[in-house]
This record gives sequence, C-alpha cells and structure tokens, in this order.
Amino acid sequence: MNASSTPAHLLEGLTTPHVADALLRLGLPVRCAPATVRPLQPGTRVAGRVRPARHAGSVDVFLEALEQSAPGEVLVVDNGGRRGEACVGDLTALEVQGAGLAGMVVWGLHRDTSELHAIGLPVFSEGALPTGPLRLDPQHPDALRSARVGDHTVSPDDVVLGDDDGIVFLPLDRVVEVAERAREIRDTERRQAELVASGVSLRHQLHFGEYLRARAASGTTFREHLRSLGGALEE
Ligand SMILES: O=C([O-])CC(=O)C(=O)O
Ligand SMILES: [Mg+2]
Repeated sequence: MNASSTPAHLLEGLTTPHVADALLRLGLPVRCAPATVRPLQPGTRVAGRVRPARHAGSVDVFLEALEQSAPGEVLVVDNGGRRGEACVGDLTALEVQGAGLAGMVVWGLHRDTSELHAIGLPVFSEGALPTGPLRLDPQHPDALRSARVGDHTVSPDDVVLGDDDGIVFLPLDRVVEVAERAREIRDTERRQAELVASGVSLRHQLHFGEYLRARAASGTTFREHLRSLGGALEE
C-alpha cells in the first residue's frame, strides 16, 4: 500500500458521521464503538488499519501485537469494557508511538493520563482509573487476531476512524468506495449549511411543504422524501 492509498490518506477530511452515513447508504453495517469510548484530548483524530489485541491482565499482548504491526495501524485494545482496571498507560503509548502506529482505541480504561497528554499519541478510551490489572487470565486464542469493541468484533480486515464523535469501523476492502460516498455526503451537507447561512432555510431546500403534503396523502416518510431529492441530512 503506497502512502497515497493508505486508509488514513483516503479518509482525510472526512468525519465519523460522514463515514457512518456512507456505510448506511452502501448497505454496509454501521459499526460504532460504544459512545463511552472518547478521545482523551478533544479534537483528536485517528485513522488506520486495525491492529487488534485482547488484554487478559498483562501488557505483553500489546508488545506481541506490535511485533506483528505495521506503521500507520491503530492498536485496538479489547479489555471487555472492564471498569475495575486500567489496561494501557504511558509505557504502552510510548511503545505504540515508537512502532509508528497512529494511535490507540481502548474498549476499557487507561491510566497515566498526564503522561499520555504529554506523549500526544491519539488515545481513545472509556476513562481513567489509577489501578492496573490485578489479575492474570489465560490469553484468548484470538487475542492477536481480533478484538471486540462493544457489540462488534474487528480485525486487520477493518479500518478504524475516530474523532470527537467517537469511533466507527469500516471494511478495509471497501475504504475507497466508502470514502468516495462519504465525500459526496460531506459536500452536499456543506452546500446545504452554506445555503442556510445565506438565508435559504433547510425546509425550503428540502421542499418540506411538499413532504408534508405527500405524508398526508400517501404516508411518505421523510427518508423516502429525502431519497427522492437525492438529499443528505439523516443518512
Ligand atoms: O500497567 C499497565 O497496565 C499499563 C500501564 O500502566 C502502562 O502502559 O504504562
Ligand atoms: Mg504506566
């Protein structure tokens, strides 16, 4: 994969809502991390191929994942959303950064918050807790092959995009198509926003009066109406 075709490059200028809407339009599953997975630092963005690791009480699984990783990937840590322990901190972040990865997304908690701010690696997690793990469980057989994030299981066949709205996953082999569709949606929405700012209401742009009449006459839904206009907004 050359630099101009990396997932991060293809997704440049797109937000997670643009990508989520593109996935929906293309009939692909819209897989988001739970809304509790937030960027440590507001304004953080991360994009890259998923490098999964399932944590079982020790950071060695992260070191092992990095042995198999490539620069530009994003370490996706599955700690089962555990609330009783942090599983990544400054040392893990430094190692991830040193391996050239683009960031870390954690379904679970982190610690060493002030050091993480200083390191500056993009980190998304569900919050902080002082204690690391007090357990050591057997490693899951798929510990380096896939990671669960909320309801979804992701692997190196997936790409992750994160920003202030959270995290969305998309299939690696569809990134070009998803990005293209997301760009169309973004451009349509930007034009609509500019028009609103210049005094043309969204209701006027979306022929809202016609929709209300069609709904009364034949039960047309707003989504059907938008589709008939080729509009954006909801998807
Ligand atoms: O010990 C841990 O669980 C993780 C940690 O603090 C670090 O990576 O610095
Ligand atoms: Mg630490």
